[in-house]
Amino acid sequence: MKRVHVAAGVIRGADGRVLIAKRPLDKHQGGLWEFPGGKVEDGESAEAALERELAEELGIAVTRSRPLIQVRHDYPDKQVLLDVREVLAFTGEPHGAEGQPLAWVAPEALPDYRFPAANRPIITAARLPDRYLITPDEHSADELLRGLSSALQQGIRLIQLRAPSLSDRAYRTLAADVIELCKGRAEVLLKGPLEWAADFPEAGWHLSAAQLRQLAASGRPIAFGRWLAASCHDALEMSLAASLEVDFIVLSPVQATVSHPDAVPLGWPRAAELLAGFTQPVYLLGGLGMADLAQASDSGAQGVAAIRGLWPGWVDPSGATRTI
Ligand SMILES: Nc1nc2c([nH]c(=O)n2[C@H]2C[C@H](O)[C@@H](COP(=O)(O)OP(=O)(O)OP(=O)(O)O)O2)c(=O)[nH]1
Ligand SMILES: [Mg+2]
Repeated sequence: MKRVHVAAGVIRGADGRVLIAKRPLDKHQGGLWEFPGGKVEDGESAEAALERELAEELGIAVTRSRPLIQVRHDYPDKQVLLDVREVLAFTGEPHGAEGQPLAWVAPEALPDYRFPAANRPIITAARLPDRYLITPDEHSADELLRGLSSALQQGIRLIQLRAPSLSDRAYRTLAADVIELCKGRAEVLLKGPLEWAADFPEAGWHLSAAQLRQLAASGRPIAFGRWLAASCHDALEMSLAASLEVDFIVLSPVQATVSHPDAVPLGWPRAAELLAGFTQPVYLLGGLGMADLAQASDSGAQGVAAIRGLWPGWVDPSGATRTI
């Protein structure tokens, strides 16, 4: 069976809501909601196909889009490669040009709609931002909370609280303060034994590669019900993350980094190669910052994860002050 190449768009309105459409009953996966799009024609790029399909199906002209995620999925009757782009700007007023119902949906409400099975990672990608801030470990609790406040003001919406130098007790106290600060403004993922998760019902969890290996030994997906992420460094760890069905991963190190001077960098080409075979969203980490967002996206990643590179007030070694 030949894999059908499909271009689909996560179309964001000015208020952040996402446009979805209902597939006609008589089509493949009929009656389910979809991200608008359609088949890529021979010799056509995914970008051009998306522009053509969205003009046909919705009557809009896409003016700015970026690659978001690629998903290969095997249905019993059809194999698809969904080439999904995030549509950041368009002209025209979307309407169901083929009579299909449309809905503008807040990203966090997307899981309430019935989509084809291939869409799970796309929905996760649509809900996640392009930046994942990992907290620096060298600050006092007060400094850390002040820095996080600035980060929130600058639009950071996803945060991993990493503080390996703290005692368990100090980490847990700090975690409660960080969760309080970020309430309604950003998602917080904690690190540490998964048993702690019960004490922090509002937090997601970020598994270390060592935890990933331990949990994968049980051989079944973890049903967590909140964000579950994992750190990966190679193809094996990525396959463990896939088998546990974590929501997203962080792949590192892409470049040499101050925090892990001994680690051998993957480099961009190898990172892109690892991403190509992986279905869930991936943040790239290791010596990266805001300036690397476009390359991360072009390499197939959700975006960039960083400690220094996303911390407010950090100055790029090249001399350029970072702006969000
Ligand atoms: N557009 C779109 N297709 C999806 C999604 N999820 C998913 O599994 N698919 C599958 C269903 C179909 O098998 C295929 C898309 O084909 P399509 O029927 O939209 O193609 P098309 O617009 O070119 O329409 P046509 O050739 O049937 O006229 O991809 C999604 O979110 N959006
Ligand atoms: Mg279509």
